[in-house]
Amino acid sequence: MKVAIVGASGGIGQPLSLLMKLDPLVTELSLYDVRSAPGVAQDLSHISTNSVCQGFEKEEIAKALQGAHVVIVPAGVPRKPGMTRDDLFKINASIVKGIVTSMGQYAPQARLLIISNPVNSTVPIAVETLKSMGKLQPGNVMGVTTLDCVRAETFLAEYLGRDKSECNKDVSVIGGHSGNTIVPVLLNSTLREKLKPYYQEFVHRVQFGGDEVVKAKAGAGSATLSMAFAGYRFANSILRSLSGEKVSGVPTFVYLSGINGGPEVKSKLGNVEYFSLPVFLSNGTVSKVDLSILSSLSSQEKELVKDSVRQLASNIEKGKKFALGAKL
Ligand SMILES: NC(=O)c1ccc[n+]([C@@H]2O[C@H](COP(=O)([O-])OP(=O)(O)OC[C@H]3O[C@@H](n4cnc5c(N)ncnc54)[C@H](O)[C@@H]3O)[C@@H](O)[C@H]2O)c1
Ligand SMILES: O=C(O)C[C@H](O)C(=O)O
Repeated sequence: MKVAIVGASGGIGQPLSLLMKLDPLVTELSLYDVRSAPGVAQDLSHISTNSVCQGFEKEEIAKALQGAHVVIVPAGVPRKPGMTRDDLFKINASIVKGIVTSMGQYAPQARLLIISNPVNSTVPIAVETLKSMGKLQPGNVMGVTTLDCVRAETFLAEYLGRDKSECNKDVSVIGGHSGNTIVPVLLNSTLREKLKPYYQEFVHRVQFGGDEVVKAKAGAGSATLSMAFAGYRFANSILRSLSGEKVSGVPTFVYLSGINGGPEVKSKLGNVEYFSLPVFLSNGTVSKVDLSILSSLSSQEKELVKDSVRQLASNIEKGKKFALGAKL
């Protein structure tokens, strides 16, 4: 399978490209960036895994994207201390719109995995851009929220002294990808009791884990290595699904109304158009959103969901308006 990474020379792009080069499901790895991608690709091409790796830059995006099954987008600027993800909108909205327009032209069939922030707005930008080109397949557009899951698993394991590799069965994360829009959900009621003394702290760390990294990097960017791990984990789910495996339970930020919106979503989440929920994948595409997680929320989690839905509405609207031509 051909995987293209757009923004491949960056802090996330390089380690993510390395992990994709190691994945036996990838036969062709295509790296694009406005700068330096041919060098990164040359370096990776000496690794003795069977995939072919090529790099493209500047005006070569068509060659990079053509025939891609999966396009992963970590292009754009990262935060500095004191900034919110929404502060990145001014620069990243145009970058994402440009890349998605190229994708609509050269790889409209590809699964699009968006890492660029603010995810709560960049995914609506991608959906509206493809819609306006007549190229939208709603299940193909996915915002990557896996880092929130990875953090929730890590922090939960640390609070409870459990095995980190087992914690993906204990916790999931739904909602959006910024501050209070991020909602960790415990999947096992006995864990709720055990976590009680640390619950507020746990929720805060999951919601603001990105800020911990931005602060520690002190102006040198945001999470890159943990994001590359998370991006790889999510992309690998898509590749496994594309190769015929049944994959489900993987959360991603999607265009609900385009997939299985309708009365059940409305009764549980109101009118919110986008939300991260565990999904069912079929042939690498979101075939259905799994709403069952919303039926067993604790009262605290229900409150967190209400807050998330409230805040997401303006992030989504901002992305939609921009895609439809509003000035920045
Ligand atoms: N979804 C998440 O969980 C998550 C996690 C971490 C970071 N991020 C976001 O990912 C983005 C990238 O972060 P980073 O640390 O890798 O930044 P970075 O600055 O290190 O890398 C970004 C790369 O994008 C490239 N780029 C810029 N415009 C481009 C374009 N039009 N086409 C192709 N490439 C382009 C740059 O040249 C650079 O190499 C940021 O917006 C950041 O906020 C998201
Ligand atoms: O915090 C950021 O700006 C980057 C990313 O969204 C994260 O969660 O680490």
